[in-house]
Amino acid sequence: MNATSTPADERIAELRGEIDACDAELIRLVQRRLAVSQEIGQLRRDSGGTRLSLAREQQVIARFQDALGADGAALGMMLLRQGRGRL
Ligand SMILES: O=C(O)C(=O)C[C@]1(C(=O)O)C=C[C@@H](O)C=C1
Repeated sequence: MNATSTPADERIAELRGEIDACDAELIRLVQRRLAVSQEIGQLRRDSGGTRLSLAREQQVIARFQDALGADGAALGMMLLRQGRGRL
């Protein structure tokens, strides 16, 4: 601790490091999810299927909603939109 920083300042800096690590991991996972989603979409279209799987989308949104509530459902919808584009 230097002369001007308090124990709270030190702890906040430490916790921000944890948040930065969480964010980096989330970004990596979102990028991975996007790549996987796009590959599934390409495979489905190439084999004559539909662009979307609405039943599957409902499962994904329900999982986020159950774990994280309304904001989770919104997050799930953003992730879906990232992979398949806007409806
Ligand atoms: O699981 C699929 O079939 C996908 O195409 C992936 C995914 C997703 O990103 O989770 C994307 C679009 C579909 O409408 C449903 C789900």
